[in-house]
Amino acid sequence: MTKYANVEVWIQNASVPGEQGNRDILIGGGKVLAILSDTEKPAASDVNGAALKVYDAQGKLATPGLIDMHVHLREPGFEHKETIESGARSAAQGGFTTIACMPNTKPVTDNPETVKLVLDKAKEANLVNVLPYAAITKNEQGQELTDFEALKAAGAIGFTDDGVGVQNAQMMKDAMTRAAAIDMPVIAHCEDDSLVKGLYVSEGSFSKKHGIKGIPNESEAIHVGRDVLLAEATGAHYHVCHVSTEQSVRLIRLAKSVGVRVTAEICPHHLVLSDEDIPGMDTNWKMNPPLRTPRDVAACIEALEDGTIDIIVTDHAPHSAEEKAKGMELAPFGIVGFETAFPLLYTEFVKTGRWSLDFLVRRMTQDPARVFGLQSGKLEVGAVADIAIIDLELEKAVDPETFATKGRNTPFTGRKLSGWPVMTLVAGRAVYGADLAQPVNA
Ligand SMILES: NC(=O)N[C@@H](CC(=O)O)C(=O)O
Ligand SMILES: [Zn+2]
Ligand SMILES: [Zn+2]
Repeated sequence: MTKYANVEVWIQNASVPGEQGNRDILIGGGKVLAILSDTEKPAASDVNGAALKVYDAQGKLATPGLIDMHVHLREPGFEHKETIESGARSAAQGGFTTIACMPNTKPVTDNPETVKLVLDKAKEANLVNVLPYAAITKNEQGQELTDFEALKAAGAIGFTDDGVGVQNAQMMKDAMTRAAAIDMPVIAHCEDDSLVKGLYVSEGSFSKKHGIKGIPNESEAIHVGRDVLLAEATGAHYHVCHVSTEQSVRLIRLAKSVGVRVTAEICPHHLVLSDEDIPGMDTNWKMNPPLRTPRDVAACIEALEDGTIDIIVTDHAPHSAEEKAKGMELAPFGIVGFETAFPLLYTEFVKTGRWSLDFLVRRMTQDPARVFGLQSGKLEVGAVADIAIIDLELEKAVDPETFATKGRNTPFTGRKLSGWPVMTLVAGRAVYGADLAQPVNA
């Protein structure tokens, strides 16, 4: 029997997506040292380590740590909504090990100092990997490009004005040209301001029923159409934020078919909910983009399945209870997402038999890593031990009071879901569910 030395964590009897039987996972020095099948299972005396901890997963799922490339951590400036520490804790509780945070903070992350501040706070929190985006334009005002080179040097991983669309086509073209020159992606919140002024739900049965004007689908798709043409012209890697309409899907599919460097993301809520589910004037159902029609939802699901949409992101967007209490018209857009994302999609798409578990996991790990050129997203020998352990059998109702995020703004309260993360490891260290791993008294 092989001897394993310097092991720090021994996860026993975990199932892994796409494989039969259980595996033991040995972790040391922050990396995966071995993944052993039932027939290769080591004896206790074969595994050594000064601080060895053991966790018997009893058949629970071990996946590569989930990756979320679109989140709002609110720091600096809006610490009452979330801090980098509370957001990172919430991410860990949701099974995420790497998250990419949006620059719509105060100040906006449009300068190297703020990029550095985000990285420093993330290091201090010492929970999950935090990758900062920087703004495309100064203060996200769409008027003047930021210093892309300096922002990249400071550690930004891409450029986006998320929260608002870049309204001017020449500005977007200049941004893509400059981003392409330094091999950085442009990530776009697609929204034409002239079509959405003051509106807060989509054009559909809800808006009709309540006699209000709704946000039309083309407000999103017009930007997608414009931007795929600009990506073709500039050669930039263009990534579409939170796709929500049939029309956007059609344009992305066409652009991909002719070789444009475009990738796209979708949020769990746009896969699971439509405007017909909105119970009434409840601001926990107000988010941007708004919930669209069932026809859009169906088109988006198909697009994720056929690869037109590459990845799943949460767009975790915490707001305070006071802000969300301002009523449908005045409350800010956004819902929290870290802690419900996996259970929601597992329950709605895997348990129902529509997707394989492997497919869901890929769209939340390997695919985001591929799209953004990250090293993580794989569970294999030699890889960094970013791992989520998920209890697929555990069923419970969503209770915002159990959330680690400061946000309570979710439309999923009370919904019965299965597939809850129970332990999350970042570079082999448990950042959630640490108490489950027991020290071995040699
Ligand atoms: N998605 C939202 O509804 N809100 C986001 C902004 C955004 O992602 O566009 C926020 O910052 O609150
Ligand atoms: Zn956005
Ligand atoms: Zn966002």
